[in-house]
Amino acid sequence: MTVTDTVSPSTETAHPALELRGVSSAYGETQVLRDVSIAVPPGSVTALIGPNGAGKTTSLRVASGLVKPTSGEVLLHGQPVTGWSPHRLAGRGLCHVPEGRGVYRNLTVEENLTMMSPPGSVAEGIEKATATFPILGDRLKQKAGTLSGGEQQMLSLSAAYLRKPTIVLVDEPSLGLAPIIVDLVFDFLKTLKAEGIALLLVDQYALRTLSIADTAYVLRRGQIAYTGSAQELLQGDMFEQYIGEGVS
Ligand SMILES: Nc1ncnc2c1ncn2[C@@H]1O[C@H](COP(=O)(O)OP(=O)(O)OP(=O)(O)O)[C@@H](O)[C@H]1O
Repeated sequence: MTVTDTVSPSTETAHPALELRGVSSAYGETQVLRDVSIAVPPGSVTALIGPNGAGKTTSLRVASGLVKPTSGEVLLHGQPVTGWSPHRLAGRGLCHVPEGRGVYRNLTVEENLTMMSPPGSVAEGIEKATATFPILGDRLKQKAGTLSGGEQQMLSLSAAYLRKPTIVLVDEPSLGLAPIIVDLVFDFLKTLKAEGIALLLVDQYALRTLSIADTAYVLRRGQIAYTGSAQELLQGDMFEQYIGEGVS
């Protein structure tokens, strides 16, 4: 089969927006993922939960082309894209919002938003981002590195809107943020879902993440321990078994 950069609308809906199929991955000699399979249905939220070091970030990095799997496949809307560069995947509608604020610190807010906007729709992009996060409108001429953590996260998340993706990978968007900003971040994620964008979400707040998710995966030591409904995982026994007590 010839792999092209275009897919028909029927292909877009018939397959998962994103799929990791039997993916294994390593950093040098250290095996991190073992036979991981994750499917993100179009227009829905998929939660990836698990303890520190389980391999959640690595799974997202494999999906966005930053880490090459040692075996297994990555598919975007049913198309094999294993080994594609992050840039090429971005051009096909995949947006990765990495942990730790994916912004250019030495560029202004306006310049960051300009880079996130497709050519020809910069003004529209800036308007959309500032309508969603009004504080960014007051900071347009400020270097991104001088923003507060919450403001940087808002700027970083704006990419998920402006690049017009079909699938967004979001890694720990609430890390280090004040509760009121965490509320804003989750509201924004719900807006993305309402607009029909598929999300693969990793966040420290397991309960909150599951509450906006349709499907959930639990990763433990690089292997999938649970695949199923997010709502089922919220039930007492299941939650204790897979996630643990005292988790927020
Ligand atoms: N660049 C790297 N080089 C070597 N080992 C790495 C690298 N990045 C991550 N690891 C290791 O791979 C394992 C999985 O890390 P990963 O960041 O994917 O897990 P995680 O579930 O996202 O954890 P956390 O919640 O702590 O970010 C960990 O043992 C980590 O130390």
